[in-house]
Amino acid sequence: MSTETTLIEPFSVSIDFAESVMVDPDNHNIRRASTMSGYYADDEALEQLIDEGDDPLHYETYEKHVPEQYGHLLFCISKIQPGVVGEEFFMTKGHYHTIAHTGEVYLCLQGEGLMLMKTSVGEFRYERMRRGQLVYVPPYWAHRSVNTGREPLTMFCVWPADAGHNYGDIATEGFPRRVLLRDGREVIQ
Ligand SMILES: O=P(O)(O)OC[C@H]1O[C@H](O)[C@H](O)[C@@H](O)[C@@H]1O
Ligand SMILES: [Fe+2]
Repeated sequence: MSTETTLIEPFSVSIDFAESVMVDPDNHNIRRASTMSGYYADDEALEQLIDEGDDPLHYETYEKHVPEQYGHLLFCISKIQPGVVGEEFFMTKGHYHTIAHTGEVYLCLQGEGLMLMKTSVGEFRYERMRRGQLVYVPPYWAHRSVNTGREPLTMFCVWPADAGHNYGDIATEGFPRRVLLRDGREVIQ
């Protein structure tokens, strides 16, 4: 592991709380429904959403560039659209960090949802997110956010800049539990 940490100039960023967006990001990453192939239980429902909805926006992130090195911090605004695929609420793919012993902080700015967390040996936990709630994701826990509300779920996230993303077993095994809308109610199954 390199421990070189580049000296850069301080800077500041505006966040528009009304719109829950970063005003002048370096990266605006968009994930459309088609990038979620294989992540939901109901593949057919996802295909239908892609075809009928013209591959709609699923979630997006706004980031500033900082060196991806030990000592620096990456941060972003992450915004997940409301909706369901079949009966499963819209969610992120979820990831471990490549450097597994790194954590992350998520502060919910808007909407409501759940942060699902699991370890590589199958432990599972979740925390609720609503405006003003901060979730601490400790090192070693994979994390996936789920929008269980009717408006976008928006979060501000901070994590070590050298941590990296590891989708590992999530692409094949998913998380131990899924979050569903059944008879108008949230079910964690
Ligand atoms: O990469 P995913 O698991 O799909 O999650 C999407 C994004 O969610 C959050 O905003 C994290 O801070 C990002 O690091 C991550 O890329
Ligand atoms: Fe992360």
